[in-house]
Amino acid sequence: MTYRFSDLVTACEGDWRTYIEHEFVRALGEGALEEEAFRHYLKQDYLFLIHFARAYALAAYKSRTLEDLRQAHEGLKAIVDLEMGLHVDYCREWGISEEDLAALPEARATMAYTRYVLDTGNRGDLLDLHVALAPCLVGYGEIANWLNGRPETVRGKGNPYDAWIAMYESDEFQAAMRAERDWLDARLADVTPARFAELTQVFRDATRLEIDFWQMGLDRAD
Ligand SMILES: Cc1ncc(CO)c(N)n1
Repeated sequence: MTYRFSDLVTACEGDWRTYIEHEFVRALGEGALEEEAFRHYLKQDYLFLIHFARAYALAAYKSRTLEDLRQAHEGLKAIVDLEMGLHVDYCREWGISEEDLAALPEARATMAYTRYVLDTGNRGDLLDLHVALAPCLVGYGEIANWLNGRPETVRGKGNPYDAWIAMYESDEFQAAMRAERDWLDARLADVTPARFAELTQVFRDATRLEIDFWQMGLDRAD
């Protein structure tokens, strides 16, 4: 038996679909999401991205080979150069200044998810860490594609969140997503069933924390 990334998704199908097709995502795609919910999400995502960049740096630190180091670097670049740059501009358009961002209190859902990933990476090995990171990079790429395949999704000027979808459907982000999936496919191919069960638990927990992150936005929870 050899495993692939898609086996993790199949093993967690219910949680994965709840994450990808969350009410927050649907409303965003339809342009119907409440602006305050989006603003809350956007601010917390800034804090999230800072910790996720640290997690990719941890992946770099834990790498034994140049190939693994390159993959960690790809993830770090996708966050720091691509997402973060756009994020700060995007926040400004939504009336959130860099001073606001610097002074933000961290919501519990943000703390829970980011610290879970960092702890999983510290406790485990490089594969544990990449599996904990996968719902983020792979999930958001899939969300953009799912939204684009949905007739209810509104694109262009009719949707105030169009730029958000554009970010995650972009060639750069989609390429980073595919590289992460390929890396995981290669590493999962020779794990034992017992190890796969451990990794499934990590993937499921990270996916559940992504669900909570959307819900935190909808509820404006702190
Ligand atoms: C919560 C969350 N998950 C995934 C991504 C994609 O990097 C993001 N920006 N925020």
